Amino acid sequence: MIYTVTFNPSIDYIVDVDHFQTGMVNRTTGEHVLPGGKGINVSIVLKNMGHESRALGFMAGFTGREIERLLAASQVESDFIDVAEGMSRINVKLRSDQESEINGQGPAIRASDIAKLYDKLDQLGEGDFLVLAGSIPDVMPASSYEDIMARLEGRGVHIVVDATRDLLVNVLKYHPFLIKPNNHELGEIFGVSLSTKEEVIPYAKKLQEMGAKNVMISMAGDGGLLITEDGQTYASMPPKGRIVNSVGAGDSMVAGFLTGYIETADYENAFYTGLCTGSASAFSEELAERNEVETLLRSLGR
Ligand SMILES: Nc1ncnc2c1ncn2[C@@H]1O[C@H](COP(=O)(O)OP(=O)(O)OP(=O)(O)O)[C@@H](O)[C@H]1O
Ligand SMILES: O=P(O)(O)OC[C@@]1(O)O[C@H](CO)[C@@H](O)[C@@H]1O
Repeated sequence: MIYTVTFNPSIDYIVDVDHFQTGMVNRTTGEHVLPGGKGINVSIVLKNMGHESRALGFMAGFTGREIERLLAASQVESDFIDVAEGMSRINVKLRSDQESEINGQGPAIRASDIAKLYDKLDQLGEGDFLVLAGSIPDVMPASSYEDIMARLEGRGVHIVVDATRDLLVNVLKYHPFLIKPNNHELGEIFGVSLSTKEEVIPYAKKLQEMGAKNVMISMAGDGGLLITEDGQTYASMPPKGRIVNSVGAGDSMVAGFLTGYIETADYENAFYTGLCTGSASAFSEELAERNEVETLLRSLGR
């Protein structure tokens, strides 16, 4: 079974504003409400690709209930812990001349809520996949990803981590199955700026030397690359298309990778499926659908 953890799920409120101006009343020309949070996006795309998963994490209030409702409507299984105070956040994604995002803080999470999540994670075992994705809210220990990985060590769970800076570096000693920073996040870790694949590869290899089994780096419109545990490097530009909504492209890439890996146990296939799933999401209003991914794979001769 595949499990995803989203500590801080969201309602993503995506608004289009023509020529947004600060300090003025702006009116939207389009609005979309979607369930969000990185692990949740992975679960939705897995479903679209034909794979069941269970979305875990914390929710609260009317927004939390709406997230659960939206997931159920998409037939995505969820098992969130309902925390007593506050409300799940609403993240505003503003599409105008530039794309801007305002991500909320989320509800208070108590130690007893975290203990309930650990009880659920204790059920995982050999052959399960666990995706830990997104920021850790301030109300939780910054070591939460590390703590989960330490607890599950030696149980044969394939753990995928999509996180930034110290959160990512600190889990490497537990040998995650896959990590997926983008090239900017990779550069931040080492205090350098990385734009080309030639620049990225040596730093991606450093993360592997530090413990990650497989390292996939996303590079938005420049595609991405994968360094595998068996010493292969795959790199590609993305398929061609028109950008519509890039929110969740990275999460989709993770879901696409897992789909390819689970279906074929072949890293090259997993990489290209991940790449095209990221692009399929970026090229559509909502997250990628399988037929869109397959069309893009064919356009790359795959
Ligand atoms: N402009 C684009 N054109 C084509 N494909 C894209 C574009 N932007 C994203 N993608 C696809 O999606 C993948 C992931 O994108 P990106 O590198 O932006 O991830 P990310 O930074 O984790 O994104 P996010 O945090 O928004 O989910 C890319 O590797 C690429 O395959
Ligand atoms: O605040 P975080 O947890 O870092 O990111 C949350 C978020 O921006 O990530 C997803 C896209 O990847 C969105 O659905 C969601 O709003």
